[in-house]
Amino acid sequence: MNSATFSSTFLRTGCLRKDGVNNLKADTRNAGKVFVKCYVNTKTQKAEKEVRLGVLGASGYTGSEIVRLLANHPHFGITLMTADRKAGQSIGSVFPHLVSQDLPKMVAIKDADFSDVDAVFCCLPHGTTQEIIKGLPKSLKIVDLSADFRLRDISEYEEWYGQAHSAPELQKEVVYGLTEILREEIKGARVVANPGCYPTSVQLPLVPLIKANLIESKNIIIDSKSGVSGAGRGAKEANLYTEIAEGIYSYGVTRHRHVPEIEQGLSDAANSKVTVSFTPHLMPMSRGMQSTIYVELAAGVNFKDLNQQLKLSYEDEEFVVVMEEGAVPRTHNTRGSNFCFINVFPDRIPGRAIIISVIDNLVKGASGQALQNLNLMMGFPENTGLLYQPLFP
Ligand SMILES: NC(=O)C1=CN([C@@H]2O[C@H](COP(=O)(O)OP(=O)(O)OC[C@H]3O[C@@H](n4cnc5c(N)ncnc54)[C@H](OP(=O)(O)O)[C@@H]3O)[C@@H](O)[C@H]2O)C=CC1
Ligand SMILES: CC(=O)N[C@@H](CCC(=O)OP(=O)(O)O)C(=O)O
Repeated sequence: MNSATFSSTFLRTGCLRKDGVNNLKADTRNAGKVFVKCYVNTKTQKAEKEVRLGVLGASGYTGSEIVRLLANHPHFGITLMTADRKAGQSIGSVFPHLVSQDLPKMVAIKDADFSDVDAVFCCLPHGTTQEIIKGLPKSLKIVDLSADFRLRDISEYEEWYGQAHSAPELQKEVVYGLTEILREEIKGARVVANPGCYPTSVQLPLVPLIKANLIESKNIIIDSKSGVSGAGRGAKEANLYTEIAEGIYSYGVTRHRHVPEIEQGLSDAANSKVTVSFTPHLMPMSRGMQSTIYVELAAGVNFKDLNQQLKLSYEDEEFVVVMEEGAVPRTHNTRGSNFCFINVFPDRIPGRAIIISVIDNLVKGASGQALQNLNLMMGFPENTGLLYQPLFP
């Protein structure tokens, strides 16, 4: 067997320091932890690895992004993949860029055998997901990328998603997966609801500022922009090249279903009800997301206090980069990576500030954060398999 032996303690290679310089220093959060040795077959990511994974919805954008990221994961191997219309096909026939991976064929969920699976990434449309997850064996750890379990209040789910929730009991045991904010809770969770892409880009900058009482929790205005992959791979008229190219458009104006998710996270941070104005826009790019957030400073606070607080909150975080004064975050900074870049600017209007936050919607906004969470749930360093540098140009 073409195998190599690794000790995961030594797998941390080339993380991005806050000043943008590569470094090889050990992950201090995991210092002293002893990891078992594992065997990695360089030709396949199947059974030789310690944790056997199912990817439900592998024929979609977030599912295939998980498969791409897992190619470099030393502990996780895929033993099950599902598809709906594309059931019966190989990953390489659906996604030729993944053809070099030796993986099982995708099967329909009704034919899926979970006996060879320890954990599942659920990359299915919301609505469908709750029906499927509630029937899965209780022994499985689950990271759900859909919106089905993100809202704690079932009536809010019904209001915004237009259907009754069919697994309210399971919802009670779910932990919301905003990794940097809820790390300790995620470590002990069996089921994690991975955040939406817009809510990730908004909560990462705002939660520490609200917790530190540096901004008014009223009067928050969020203008967000997304690449088209955010809408999934399914064919839709609105996402045709002719509809998207050479223009931008706002959608979900006044009523996008990420509003309650954003407000839930910000209200938790404030310990009181926070409401926001939020408008998303679709941009003619395949991936990437920017949120430009307009806030009112609390009395006596300067925009530099915001920058300092964010630097303090994220100084030990690998994937959140608070930029130096004046540097403007761009979606190009994060493409293909798990990073979130943030910066704060003084508004021309006294007492106000502008915050810019960028992520790759498919990585930190979906599959990368999902992998970060499963790493924690399985007891591995959370950056395992995620040390991809952003792709530029
Ligand atoms: N795209 C993004 O940036 C983000 C997406 N999400 C969420 O992640 C989830 C997946 O999104 P994404 O990958 O973009 O979506 P896609 O539309 O690209 O993929 C959906 C996947 O689910 C399968 N599927 C569809 N309907 C059914 C069904 N009834 N039963 C079983 N399988 C089904 C599809 O199979 P097939 O193709 O074979 O029909 C496909 O594999 C969604 O809930 C989405 O909201 C969250 C954050 C960001
Ligand atoms: C561009 C685009 O259409 N984006 C999606 C959000 C993607 C995401 O995070 O969605 P979930 O909450 O469904 O998981 C939307 O606005 O519905």
